[in-house]
Amino acid sequence: LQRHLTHTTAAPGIGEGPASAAALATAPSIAGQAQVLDGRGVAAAWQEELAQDVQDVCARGGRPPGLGVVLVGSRPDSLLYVSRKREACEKVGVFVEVRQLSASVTQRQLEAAVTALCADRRIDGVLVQLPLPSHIDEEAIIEQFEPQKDVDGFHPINMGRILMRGRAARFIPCTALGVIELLQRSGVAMRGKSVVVMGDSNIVGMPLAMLFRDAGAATVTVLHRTSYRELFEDATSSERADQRAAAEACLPRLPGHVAAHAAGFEAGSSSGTSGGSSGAGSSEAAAAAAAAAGEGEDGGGSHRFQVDYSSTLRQAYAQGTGAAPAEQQQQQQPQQAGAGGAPRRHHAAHNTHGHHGRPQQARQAASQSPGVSELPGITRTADILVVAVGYPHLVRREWVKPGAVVIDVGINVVPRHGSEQGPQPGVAAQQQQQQQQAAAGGDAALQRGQPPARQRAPAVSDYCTADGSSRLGGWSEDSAAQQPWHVVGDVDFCDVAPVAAALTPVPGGVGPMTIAAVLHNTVQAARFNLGLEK
Ligand SMILES: Nc1nc2c(c(=O)[nH]1)N[C@@H](CN(C=O)c1ccc(C(=O)N[C@@H](CCC(=O)O)C(=O)O)cc1)CN2
Repeated sequence: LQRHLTHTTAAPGIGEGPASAAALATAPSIAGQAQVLDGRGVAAAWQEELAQDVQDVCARGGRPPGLGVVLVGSRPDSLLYVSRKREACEKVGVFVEVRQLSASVTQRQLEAAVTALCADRRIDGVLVQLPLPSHIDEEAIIEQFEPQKDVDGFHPINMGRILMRGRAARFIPCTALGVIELLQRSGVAMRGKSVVVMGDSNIVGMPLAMLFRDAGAATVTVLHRTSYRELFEDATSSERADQRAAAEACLPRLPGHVAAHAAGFEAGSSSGTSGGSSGAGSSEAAAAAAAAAGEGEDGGGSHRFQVDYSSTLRQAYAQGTGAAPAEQQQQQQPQQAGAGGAPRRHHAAHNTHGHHGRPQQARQAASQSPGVSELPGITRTADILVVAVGYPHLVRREWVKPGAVVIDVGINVVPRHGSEQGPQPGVAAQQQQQQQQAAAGGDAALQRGQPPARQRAPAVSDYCTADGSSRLGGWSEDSAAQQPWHVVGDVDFCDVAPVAAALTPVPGGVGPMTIAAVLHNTVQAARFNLGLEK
């Protein structure tokens, strides 16, 4: 792990005495409120260092590091992430080649594309953007990679090295590496801590568990997906049909160029077989809509455009109006006082995820389910809690030990308060594109209402009002706040902030770190390939 961590100074840990001096100098804090772990800012600093590393590789190896990306289909989320990877590469001077293939690509065609990129002498690392359509055998694709080019670190050889204490992993999966790097750079001590990781995925939960072990955590608890499966289980098939219909109804409102534009693809510009752009109503756009409903060619797995949270919880959200009875909250969380020492009232009227009121009923519904009701008892043992479940605003303050550090890996697209419209993943992607442009300083109008970008680290008050509601159009949302949909994490940031020592926002937390980690792994791959290992 040390080999991969680029920031290993032993700063005083957050949650154990004085917080990191650097962090305190840059992050204005409200008494009793958490430090915001600013993934965007930290990733930007990391990328600057990586740009230096790229220069070094160029100077010593005679060519820049190269990344090959295979993108299958036109899922708006995948288009967006590939676009971010491409832009990050271009920014730091990494050569990047993106091959976009049709959603109907065969296994053999996809394998051929991976093989071709692996054989390209300009390319040191290759990745296939996930998820893949359900007709593709994802495992076979991953296993077909040359391990030394597997910059995602998903190949069993690379995964196995992470598992085995003392073996140096060649590549660490990017989200997991991004999380650890964010903690390190923010001065969060891991040694001796109790860590709970919600989510057992190959790409996040399991590698992270091993990385926390390597970082000296005293205990690492991984919550298996079956412990929260019920959250995703009770949508009836007719509800799924409704979701699908709602998603399909969005198609005419999805400008055909949006998804392609989001990734910077022009029709015919990519070297893949589909030519990149897909029009509204095309099979790929339909697939994206089906995916939004949790069905179709991308399979029924949970992902960010899937609006399939359980009917119980959705009903509760929809009806929810009440604050939790104070005595019940006190019983549930006797020591979890709000900022002023009094039990904090749950905000009833306003929240960012588009449901009226907030979810006392939702919590009750979840609590009635055996399994989920037991989770807060486990998550409250964590000094560091990582949530990678894919369920919007699941984790609230009663799940969090006071003074804990909370890392939110979830990315969920949910309706805004009052929005009647169905899911519009293209709009979400477009919104992110606008945010990127604004962050890059490209459009002054888009920056209106934002605090001066990057002049100071974000604080909780940038995201939440004094009464604990989310700020629409706040730090992370900028001018796209008018969109009927927005991105939230698995953690209810404003509810948790008063009890946590530090936490990540969504967007702007782990996501940007994932992108920086791709660059890190690509530079590493170039060093290996060119014999420049440090
Ligand atoms: N081959 C891979 N596929 C996928 C990976 C991966 O590591 N390798 N991870 C995710 C997607 N992903 C990178 O690929 C990724 C996800 C999210 C973000 C991000 O910056 N998110 C934003 C907010 C969300 C948004 O803008 O829509 C943020 O958190 O600020 C970057 C990369 C699955 N597939």
